[in-house]
Amino acid sequence: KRLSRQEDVPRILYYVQRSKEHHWCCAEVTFYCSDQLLCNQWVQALQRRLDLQGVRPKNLLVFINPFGGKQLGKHIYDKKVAPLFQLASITTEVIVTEHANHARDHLAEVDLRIYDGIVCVGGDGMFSEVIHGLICQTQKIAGIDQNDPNSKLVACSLRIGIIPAGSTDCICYATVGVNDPVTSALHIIVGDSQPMDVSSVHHNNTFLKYSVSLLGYGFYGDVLKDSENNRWMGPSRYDFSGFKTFLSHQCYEGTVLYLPATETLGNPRDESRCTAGCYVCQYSGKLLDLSNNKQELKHVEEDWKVVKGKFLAINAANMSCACSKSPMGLSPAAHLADGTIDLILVRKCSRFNFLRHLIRHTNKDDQFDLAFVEVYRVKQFIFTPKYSEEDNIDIRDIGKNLFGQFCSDHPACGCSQVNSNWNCDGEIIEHAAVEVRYVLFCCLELSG
Ligand SMILES: CCCCCCCCCCCCC/C=C/[C@@H](O)[C@H](COP(=O)(O)O)NC(=O)CCCCC
Ligand SMILES: Nc1ncnc2c1ncn2[C@@H]1O[C@H](COP(=O)(O)OP(=O)(O)O)[C@@H](O)[C@H]1O
Ligand SMILES: [Ca+2]
Repeated sequence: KRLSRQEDVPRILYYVQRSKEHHWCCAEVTFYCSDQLLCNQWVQALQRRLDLQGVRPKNLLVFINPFGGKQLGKHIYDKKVAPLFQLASITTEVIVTEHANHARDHLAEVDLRIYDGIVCVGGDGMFSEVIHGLICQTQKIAGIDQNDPNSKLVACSLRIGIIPAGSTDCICYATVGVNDPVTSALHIIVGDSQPMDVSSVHHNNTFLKYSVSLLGYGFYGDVLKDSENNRWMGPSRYDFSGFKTFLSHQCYEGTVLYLPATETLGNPRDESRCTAGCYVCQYSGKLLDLSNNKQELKHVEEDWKVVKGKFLAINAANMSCACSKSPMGLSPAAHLADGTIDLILVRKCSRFNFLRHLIRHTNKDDQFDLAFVEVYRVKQFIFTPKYSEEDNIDIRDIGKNLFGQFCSDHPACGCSQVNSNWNCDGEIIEHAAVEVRYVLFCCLELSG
C-alpha cells in the first residue's frame, strides 16, 4: 500500500474484522498501483485463493419473512445483507414470503441441487419453516417414514443461514453469540458452519414437528398461545403475554418419562459453555456416529426414569436458548450438537418462587439451584398429561383465576384449560401428549 497518485488505479480489498463482543464488520483497505498488469495479477491471485476455499457459498436461496419481528426483514436484507453478498460475488434467488409455510412448501418440492445453501431472514419460527422443508424433502427422497418415531433420518446436505429479523432470534443468538444481521451475513460469506441438534416430536405415532431450540409446555406454551393474538405488538407481545401468563400461574399435571443421556460428556449444571469447535460436541458426535454404524443401542425398561406431578413449566432445550432477554439462556450449559436435550422441570411453587426462577434467567445466578426445579440431560422423553385431550375439553378449572388461559370456545365463561400446549421453536403444537427424541444433527448452519 502506498500513497495515492493521480494516475494510480485504486483497488479496494474488503475483509472481515472482529469488533465488540461477537460482532463482525466489513472493513476495507485501498491499494494504489500504477502498474496495471501487476495490479491485475494481484487481483487474480487473491481470487484464486478465495476460489480454493470450497466452503464459501456461490449461489444461495433466500427467504424473507416481511412480517417477522418488527417487520423489518426486507429492509434489513436490502440495506445490510444484499450489498455484502454482492461484494462477495454471491448470486441469490430471493423469495419474499407471501404467507405462513410459503418457504416450507417451496423447499419441500424445489430442486435444491443448484444451491450452496439457504438463507432465512426472520426469527426462530421462520428458521423452523426452513428446516421442516429441507428435512422433509431429504426424507422423502430417501424414502424415510417420518411418522415412525424409530426411523433413522438422513442428514440434510444443505446448510441454512439465519439473518436475524425476528422477535426472539434465539437460534441466531445461541449460534453466533449476537443477533446482528451484518455479523450473520459475514459468517455466511466466509462459509462458517455449525452442526445443530434436531429433535422430533410425535403424537400417537404421528409426526408433528421438528424442534431446534425450545420445546416448552406450560409457561412458554401459554405465553406463545396468548401472544399469537397480539402479533401486531411485534416482539413486545412476548412481554405482555409473559406478564399475563405469569399472573395466571397455571400449573399442569402429568407424567414425564425420560431416557438419560449417559454416554455423552457434560452435564446441564456444568460451568463450561458450548462454543465454536466445542470438545463435548466433537466427542459426542463421534460417539453418535459409532452407535449409528453399530447396532442400534437397545434401551431396557430400567433405563427410563419417571417424574410425576404438577408442573408450571416443562422445557426441553436442544441448545442454550440464549437471547436478549436471557443472555445465558434457558439452559446455559446445553450443547448445540451433542445429540442431547436438556429437560427442565419446574414444579408447582409459589408465584414468588417462580419469579425468582425467571429472574435468574436474566442474571448470572443459577436458575436450577432451587428446590422446585429439576434438570436432566436426556436423549428422549415422553410427556403424558393427566387428562386426556377429550378430558381437556370436558373438564375445566372453572373460574379458578382471572388471568388463566381462557378456553377459546367460551371466552366469557371464565374457565381455564387443564392442559397446556407446546411451544415448538415459536410454533404452537396443540397436542399435550408428545414423544420427543434427538433425531439427527443436520442443517449445518451457515452462520455458525
Ligand atoms: C422478570 C423477568 C423474567 C424474564 C424471564 C425471561 C426468560 C426468557 C427465556 C427465553 C427463552 C426463549 C427461548 C426461545 C424461544 C423461541 O423459539 C420462541 C420463538 O421465537 P421467534 O420466532 O423469534 O419469535 N420465542 C418464544 O417463545 C418467546 C418466549 C418469551 C418468554 C417471555
Ligand atoms: N408472509 C408471511 N405472512 C404471514 N406469516 C408468515 C409469512 N412468512 C412467514 N410467516 C410465518 O410467521 C411466523 C413467525 O415468523 P418469524 O420470522 O419467526 O417472526 P417472529 O420472530 O416475530 O415470530 C412463522 O411461523 C412463519 O411461518
Ligand atoms: Ca444439544
